[in-house]
Amino acid sequence: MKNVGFIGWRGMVGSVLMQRMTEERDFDAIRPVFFSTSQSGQPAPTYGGQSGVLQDAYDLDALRALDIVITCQGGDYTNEVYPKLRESGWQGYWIDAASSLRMKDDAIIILDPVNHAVIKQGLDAGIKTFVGGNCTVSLMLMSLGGLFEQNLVDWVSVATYQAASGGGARHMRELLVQMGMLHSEVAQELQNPASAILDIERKVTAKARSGALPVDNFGVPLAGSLIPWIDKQLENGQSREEWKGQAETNKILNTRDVIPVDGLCVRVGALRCHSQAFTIKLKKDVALPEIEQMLATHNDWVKVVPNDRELTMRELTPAAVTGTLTTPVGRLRKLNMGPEYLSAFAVGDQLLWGAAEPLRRMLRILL
Ligand SMILES: NC(=O)C1=CN([C@@H]2O[C@H](COP(=O)(O)OP(=O)(O)OC[C@H]3O[C@@H](n4cnc5c(N)ncnc54)[C@H](OP(=O)(O)O)[C@@H]3O)[C@@H](O)[C@H]2O)C=CC1
Ligand SMILES: N[C@@H](CC(=O)OP(=O)(O)O)C(=O)O
Repeated sequence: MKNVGFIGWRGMVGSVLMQRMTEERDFDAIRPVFFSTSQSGQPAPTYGGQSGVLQDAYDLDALRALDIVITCQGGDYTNEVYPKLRESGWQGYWIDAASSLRMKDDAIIILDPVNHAVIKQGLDAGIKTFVGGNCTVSLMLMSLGGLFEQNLVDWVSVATYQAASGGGARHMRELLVQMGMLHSEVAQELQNPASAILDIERKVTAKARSGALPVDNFGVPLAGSLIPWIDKQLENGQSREEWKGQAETNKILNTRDVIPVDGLCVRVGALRCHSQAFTIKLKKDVALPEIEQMLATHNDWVKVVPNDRELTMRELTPAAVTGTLTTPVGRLRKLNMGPEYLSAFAVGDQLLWGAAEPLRRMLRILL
């Protein structure tokens, strides 16, 4: 059995990974070793029936004893430890949720339902570093994979509606506290059906602008609002999240000619599901039923939601999809711009396919 080290297992992404590995009985197939950057020496978790204490995540000797490292600890940890570990001659497999190593030539971005062949080729070529993709990119490819597989995509324009969880656990808490404070401000008036809605709205808006809401993580109120910027600002006017769209999509698919992907990434008050609205320019006019068929048969998790009001409202929302591995795509129709222009709307849990699931599946590939 392989010795597999887990770093970041108690964080938000790590907890989802632990939950999925337990459900799939992945621990039965490995010898897990748990690490921490802050709690070494304390009792380790009992996943896989292990006992013992947490190892120090900065202890290179302990890491060098592993066949495989899986880290959900974040980019700072990767930047500090990975180069030293490799320089020390360690030849094990490194599986990472952070973005730091994604675009390195000797790393592969993992999303095996979409790029199993690329992963396989990489393994055969001796690649030892495998990195989970950006959540919006992975979720787009899980939903639209059928079109890319058939080489039908000329370009994609996207507008995202990204959940608070993408920022991390503290962002989710901040959003919920903001929501609660706004509600408390008008709770009395809401009890009274006769109170004027515009008075209620004015009080809520005044509260949001008062500076009283906690904004340490988002910088501005998100509850009752949105933020049309995610991640750093780049010289060309894109946000870094927007830049990842094209860069990572093409790396995942290992395209010969770059498929342009660009758009606007927006933070909204959803908890852990990212949604995306796409305008897709197809390389040729393909009938809608054929498109639906290609999408639906691409992988076991995508689900085509017919372009019907009731079904869309029931099945194509963050509230419906959260906590599931399904990556539904709907609102499929040809746009007024012409028969080669397709609209689509996709929703996916950004902690599952957007973060943890590709990592545990990569581990399975290595076992
Ligand atoms: N959030 C997301 O949507 C995505 C995140 N990622 C990547 O994963 C990394 C980790 O993200 P995320 O899981 O959200 O980060 P968290 O902040 O939830 O966890 C990161 C680490 O913080 C430490 N920690 C300190 N206090 C606590 C506490 N009270 N509860 C749990 N952990 C605590 C733990 O490390 P220790 O035990 O060593 O103290 C933990 O592993 C990100 O930096 C990013 O690189 C990738 C894709 C999506
Ligand atoms: N940036 C994403 C989360 C994510 O997956 O980021 P990264 O590409 O650093 O893994 C968000 O905020 O919604």
